[in-house]
Amino acid sequence: MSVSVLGAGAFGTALAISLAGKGPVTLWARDAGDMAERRENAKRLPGCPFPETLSVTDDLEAGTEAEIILLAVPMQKLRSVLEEHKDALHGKHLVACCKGIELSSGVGPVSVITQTIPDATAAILTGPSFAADIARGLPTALTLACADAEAGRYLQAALTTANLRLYRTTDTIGAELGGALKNVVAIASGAAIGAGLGESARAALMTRGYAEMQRLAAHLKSEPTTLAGLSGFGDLTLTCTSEQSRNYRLGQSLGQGTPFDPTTTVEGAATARAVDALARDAGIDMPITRAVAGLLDNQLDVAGAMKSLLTRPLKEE
Ligand SMILES: NC(=O)C1=CN([C@@H]2O[C@H](COP(=O)(O)OP(=O)(O)OC[C@H]3O[C@@H](n4cnc5c(N)ncnc54)[C@H](O)[C@@H]3O)[C@@H](O)[C@H]2O)C=CC1
Ligand SMILES: O=C(CO)COP(=O)(O)O
Repeated sequence: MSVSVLGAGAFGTALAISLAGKGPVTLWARDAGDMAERRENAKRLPGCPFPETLSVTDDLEAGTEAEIILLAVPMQKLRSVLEEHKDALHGKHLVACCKGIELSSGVGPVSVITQTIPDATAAILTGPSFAADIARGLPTALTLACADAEAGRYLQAALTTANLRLYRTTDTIGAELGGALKNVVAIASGAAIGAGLGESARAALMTRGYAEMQRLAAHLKSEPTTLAGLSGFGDLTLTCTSEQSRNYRLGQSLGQGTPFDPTTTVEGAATARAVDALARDAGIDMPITRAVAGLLDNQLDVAGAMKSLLTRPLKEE
């Protein structure tokens, strides 16, 4: 079994470092030169040296020779990357490592893979993990979701490392939704803390955010247990409570009214807009997602967003 990682951001680099502990791994990057020379991704993951078994390349042929290819590019770039490199990716095991819902289509990464490369085996690796933790070999547990149960077992064994323990499921929709939606709730949580609304408000947002996640997951017929696992509840907990999260930090800066670097990868921003549109179309009540989309589009400030949530008709839990 051979593995390569396509996309050398923080997460792709961290996964490549972790997997290189088991055997040779190729990391494909558009700008491999500096990393190959320094043996470190100084821009995205500084302080994490590459093991000898990790090779970095910008040669697409070398980067796509492997049987298993991890796709670690941002969600909104996934379709164009797959379209561009379609010929090299046919028939492979393609594992999405991104979190989000595509703005243009309203679907998640596994569907984007199956739509663009139908003869590939599509899977997703998702759950609570910061790239730096994985790269440093700290203990981490993630969900590997693949609709093909046999392929899922194969990928689970291939991608588990000494410190990275994978659980598997065939519920790709549930796994995609957990990873995508928790980022939206993390923006809301960061905004509440940033605006000084307190930790009780954050707990309320996390819990009611989770209720929204469950409603959409039920509508899309995913298994309720998936959302209760690492890819849903697990990642929601991590992302809503840590300043290591970029989604949480974007929320904080919205709450504080301070600037935020627009070049940062913050998956929850596009996902909030995509899911708000999806929920409106499907008639699903997702008020926190709507409030986050309103905040991001400057239609609401944090006080207005909170008011929109608190003044809704009282209901059963
Ligand atoms: N950083 C983290 O701790 C974690 C990130 N993720 C997910 O991983 C995904 C990627 O995030 P990060 O690696 O953190 O982002 P990042 O901002 O560190 O890196 C994104 C990378 O994608 C590359 N890229 C963008 N467009 C490309 C294209 N057309 N062709 C080739 N490469 C392209 C960029 O050059 C950059 O290296 C996101 O969906 C994120 O939610 C998941 C778990 C943890
Ligand atoms: O997905 C993550 C943790 O599981 C990383 O979170 P951010 O993308 O918000 O940094």
